[in-house]
Amino acid sequence: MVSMRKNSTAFCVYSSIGHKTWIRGTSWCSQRRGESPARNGPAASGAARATRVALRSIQAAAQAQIDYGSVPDVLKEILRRKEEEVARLKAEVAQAGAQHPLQRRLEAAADGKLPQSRQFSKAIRKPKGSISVIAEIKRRSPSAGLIAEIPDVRQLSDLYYKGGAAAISVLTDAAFDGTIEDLGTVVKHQQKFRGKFPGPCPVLRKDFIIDEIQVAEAAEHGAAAVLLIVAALGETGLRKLLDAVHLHGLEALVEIHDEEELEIAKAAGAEIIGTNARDLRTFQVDLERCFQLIERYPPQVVAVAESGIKDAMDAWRLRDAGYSSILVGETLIRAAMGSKFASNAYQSSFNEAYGMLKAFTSKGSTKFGPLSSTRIFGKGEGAKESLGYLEM
Ligand SMILES: O=P(O)(O)OC[C@@H](O)[C@@H](O)c1c[nH]c2ccccc12
Repeated sequence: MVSMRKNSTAFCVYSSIGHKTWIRGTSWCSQRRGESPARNGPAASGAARATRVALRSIQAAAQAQIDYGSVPDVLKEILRRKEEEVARLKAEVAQAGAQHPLQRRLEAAADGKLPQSRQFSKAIRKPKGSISVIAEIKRRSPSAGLIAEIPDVRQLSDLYYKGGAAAISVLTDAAFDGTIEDLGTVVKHQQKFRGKFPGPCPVLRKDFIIDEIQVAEAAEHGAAAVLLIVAALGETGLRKLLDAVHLHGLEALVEIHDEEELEIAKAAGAEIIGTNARDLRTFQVDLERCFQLIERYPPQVVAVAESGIKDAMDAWRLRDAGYSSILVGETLIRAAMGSKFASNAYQSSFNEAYGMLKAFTSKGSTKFGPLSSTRIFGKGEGAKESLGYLEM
């Protein structure tokens, strides 16, 4: 909770955990005041709380219609916490030595013993004129707060598979209420589609990767790919981690947000590049960025558009602009989990997300505008009949 009070010269924003932020015109500063009561779970560290506070400040700024240009850098807060997490994981592995599965994996990777998988890029690459969906499992969004609890990630991953998602992205970071166990659960559950067509969805670890140990952890839990964020890594960091990703037999979705970052990704030899429409420093979304940056993509790269995709019209416009794939989180989660009128926990609400996935990948034309929007797909009784699913 954030409460706001106004005095004669400035707004004062109080977060429920003792942070105070003064907003004067468009400039503001944040101040931490002691520690808040501990919470259980992975999000309980002081740094995780600091991230939440920075994020709440952004939400407060949105309510107060404040210039986002001056908000604190959320990405930096998250990366500070990541460094702590990585240090903890490394200490744990060092202590256990050769017994630890990650230690064994690190050694096998160093010896060049791990086979290279192309599952992820194979699944999401599409010829011109069609588009694939990487459907995301995300409980919380920094800009929107809680999206949905998602008590059972297996059920949601079934829906994504049945709706025709090419791959699944699992947020494993604490600020998004995700865990590495969520990823392992989804990977295992998807194995039930082995031998079917299509086979199990390859799974992307969506996190803030800054060290090889996190890549090893992703591989250990069965991920096919990891996200590497250029804004977090810079050129040297990106090159180093791309090498690590390949040594561990995985692929990388390299995320960029502007031309400079795209140049870095290209020069480092990234094979899958995602333009994130959301600025990770401020969490503002501008889908137009995706349309501008695709012009500068090299032709052989798998092009992914990430964030802020709301309906089939967005998907089709991105497809027509040349994207191979779209990464969609919030829109699908709300459609899947959001219905108050669901007769049971999943039934009717799941139809809407299922219909959306079908609509995103259908050959709809942008010319027919809102008439062809997702809203007429996947809603109500008729949806099931008109969008019957053929199992082969
Ligand atoms: O929920 P959305 O707006 O559809 O966005 C999904 C995905 O692009 C977003 O979760 C994301 C893209 N890059 C990230 C990096 C870290 C955390 C999250 C992300």
